[in-house]
Amino acid sequence: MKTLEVRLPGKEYRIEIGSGILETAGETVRSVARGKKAAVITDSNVDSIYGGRVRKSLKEAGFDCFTVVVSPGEGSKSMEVYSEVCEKLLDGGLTRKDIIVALGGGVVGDLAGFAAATVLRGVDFVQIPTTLLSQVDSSVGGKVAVNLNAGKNLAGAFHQPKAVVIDTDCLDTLPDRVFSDGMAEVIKYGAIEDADLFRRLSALGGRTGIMSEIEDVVYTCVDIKRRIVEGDEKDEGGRMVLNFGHTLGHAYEKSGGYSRYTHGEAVAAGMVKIAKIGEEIGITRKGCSDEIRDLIRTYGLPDSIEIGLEEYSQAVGIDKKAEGREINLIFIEDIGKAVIRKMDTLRLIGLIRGVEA
Ligand SMILES: NC(=O)c1ccc[n+]([C@@H]2O[C@H](COP(=O)([O-])OP(=O)(O)OC[C@H]3O[C@@H](n4cnc5c(N)ncnc54)[C@H](O)[C@@H]3O)[C@@H](O)[C@H]2O)c1
Ligand SMILES: O=C(O)C(=O)C[C@@H](O)[C@H](O)[C@H](O)COP(=O)(O)O
Ligand SMILES: [Zn+2]
Repeated sequence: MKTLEVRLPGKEYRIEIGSGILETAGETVRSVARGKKAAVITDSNVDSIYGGRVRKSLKEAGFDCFTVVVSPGEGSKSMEVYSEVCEKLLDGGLTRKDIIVALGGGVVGDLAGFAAATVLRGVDFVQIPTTLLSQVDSSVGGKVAVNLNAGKNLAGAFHQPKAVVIDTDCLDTLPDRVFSDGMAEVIKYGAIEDADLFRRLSALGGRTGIMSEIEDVVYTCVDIKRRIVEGDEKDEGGRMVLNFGHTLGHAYEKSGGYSRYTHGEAVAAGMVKIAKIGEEIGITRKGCSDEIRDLIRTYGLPDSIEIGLEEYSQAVGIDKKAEGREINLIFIEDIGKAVIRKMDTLRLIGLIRGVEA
């Protein structure tokens, strides 16, 4: 097992990465819990495969536990489901000293984390991520949220978990499409921060290759995120680089009603487009967008998604990185080197039109 420590003053936590560590998750939760009760929040797919194992481990560690199950999919990241989850947590007798366990992918982690941040004005939670995307990205860093009609992740909080338990064996049961989603964020880390990782992903060539080095790939990504989050927990500066491809990606997700394209697919197409724009205006080395596109294709992700300029405009307007008429955009200068640049939103829309022409 590999471990990492997120050092945020007063909110430090440990991340465990290993094979088969779901079996001892209860002990890890016990080591950070203050109360006797644990509420597991999960979705029905994950519950049927891993729920029993996690509950057994929690019970062996002395917890009195109950489970709140939501429907799988992005639709559960909504105010309606959030409200139902909070009611069920209270029906189950959750008190402020108890702990929530988020067992599932990024949807469950974001939803359960937002419930943890707000129910009873905040209770502790532990992340047990079961998708590649949630293992390399969403379980770490404390961004928790649900979507609003206006856009993606627009009601949320920063609420750090007390621990993260990453059992890479969970990846064996992922459908290919869900595995690919996670690869979009893995490729993002290479593109923004780690050219060696980017080249390694290219050499590994697909799911089988990645799985042969999975502990190390997950560790590398989580370590990058840990470092960035430690430098800027609340997304006021350096953390924004983790949003590479996301401004346009969130527009694609919204335009598809949060069901046509997954987060990973939308981010993949968003990274290619913003890299092309970067090349157009001389920020990004020519050729980077082709390199990202090739890697994205290798991992079965779409390299472009077509939507209207009006849809881009709406999404850009409500982006959390916007400041008045300007938006902070994440570009890369080269593979492995991200930069943040302010741009007038109208100019961005003009550039999107330009690269599409
Ligand atoms: N908070 C953050 O920092 C952050 C970072 C990146 C993405 N996200 C969010 O994460 C969400 C996407 O997460 P995701 O890609 O994990 O999708 P997801 O949570 O919807 O999971 C995808 C599917 O895989 C199933 N599943 C989960 N684990 C499984 C397993 N081990 N075996 C078989 N099936 C399994 C789920 O039931 C679901 O049907 C988006 O809402 C995105 O906005 C958040
Ligand atoms: O942790 C971060 O910071 C990220 O930006 C990670 C992203 O991969 C993730 O999709 C995040 O939820 C996006 O956040 P948002 O602030 O753009 O909603
Ligand atoms: Zn993301």
